[in-house]
Amino acid sequence: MKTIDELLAEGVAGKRVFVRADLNVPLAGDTITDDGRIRAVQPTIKALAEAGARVVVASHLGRPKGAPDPAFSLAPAARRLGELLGTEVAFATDTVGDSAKATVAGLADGQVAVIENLRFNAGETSKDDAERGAFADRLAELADLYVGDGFGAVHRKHASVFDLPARLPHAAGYLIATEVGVLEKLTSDVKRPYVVVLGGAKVSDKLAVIDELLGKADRILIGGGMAYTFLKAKGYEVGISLLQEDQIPTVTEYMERAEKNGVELVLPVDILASAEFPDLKGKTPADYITVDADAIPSDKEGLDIGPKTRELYASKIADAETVFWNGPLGVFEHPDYAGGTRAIAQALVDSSAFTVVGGGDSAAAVRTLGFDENAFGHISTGGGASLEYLEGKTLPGLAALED
Ligand SMILES: Nc1ncnc2c1ncn2[C@@H]1O[C@H](COP(=O)(O)OP(=O)(O)O)[C@@H](O)[C@H]1O
Ligand SMILES: O=C(OP(=O)(O)O)[C@H](O)COP(=O)(O)O
Repeated sequence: MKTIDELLAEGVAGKRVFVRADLNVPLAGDTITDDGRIRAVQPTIKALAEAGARVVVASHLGRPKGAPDPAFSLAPAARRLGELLGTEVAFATDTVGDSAKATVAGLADGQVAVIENLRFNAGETSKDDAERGAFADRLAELADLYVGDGFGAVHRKHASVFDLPARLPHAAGYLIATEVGVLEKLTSDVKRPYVVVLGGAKVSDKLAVIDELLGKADRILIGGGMAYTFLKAKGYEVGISLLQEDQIPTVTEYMERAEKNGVELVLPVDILASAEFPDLKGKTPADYITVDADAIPSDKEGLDIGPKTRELYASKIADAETVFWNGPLGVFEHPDYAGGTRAIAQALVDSSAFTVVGGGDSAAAVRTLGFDENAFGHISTGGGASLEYLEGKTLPGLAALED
């Protein structure tokens, strides 16, 4: 894989360089609640601009449905990028249309532009190679060189991640190099006990990862939205909690295999449950009850792990040598459901293990709950990406950067 330093040494002055970043930041309206992903790609953008490149930054944000949707505009991220760089950052209101072409054509050497959300175009995420390729062709018209630095999206076989680098001379940015360097350590010489904590809301993506982790981890602690498919598989009532019904046979097999392989697969023993999803804007106090995991009322949903589970999970982390954590344990965006996530973050900080936290929301949670980033071994910008890397999978966005 060519590094950005090699690309810089070859000379980028006057060249249009497409930087595929992951600026998928959490937003409340148009306010960015955590800018970690924008800060993480700074070194690459800065180095290219300082070397006289015309930098075209592209990213997805959220999961719009292949058409423009103002709720998912990258405009706030572009503004924040400008503040961080301390320079003006141009913004194109489309991705490959007239605005993008004019904005890129208007860049002087050393200037930076952000183009609108890649996922406003159906070709970006299409499963059809030709449709993705056609969109990649249009993206390729905007640039001379490609730098992949959106680590959080390297597990996606999307046009800007996978097809575009095949069309342009390419290199890996500083963020990807750092992320891969740290995660490599977790695949080659992992120190045991190796504990993996899994939570979050992208349940179907993450359940698949457990298959591989059952052969690698010593303990897997389950929380967040993914816990309820396991609890349901044990025959418990889960009310209106997040549930991946079609995955019940799979997780049943996971539980059996864990038992056979001597892997501790640990499930919540108590839950904070409510009849309604909390008010994340006004943050009005939530109305919830604490129940044992086998006693969730049928009209309620689980929104955080309870106090007994927090203690149990902390004890399972205390003697670990390595901990990988992806996915908040509850709806941490509301203070009444942040306790489980806070307890796990604290357990990582208190342990002497090498700790890696991965995922856009997990990293945001750690910072917004007031933890010092330096108290963790590594905070990865990618959740799904880091999990799939640890699984040993070939990630499309990394494979595409190979020479
Ligand atoms: N029990 C739950 N029910 C619904 N959503 C949950 C639950 N627990 C956590 N979440 C949500 O999961 C989201 C983060 O999930 P995900 O995107 O998978 O994590 P990451 O970005 O760290 O990989 C958060 O917005 C959080 O509110
Ligand atoms: O937020 C992201 O992943 P993550 O939640 O697994 O960290 C990335 O930006 C990828 O987004 P996607 O899961 O909508 O493809």
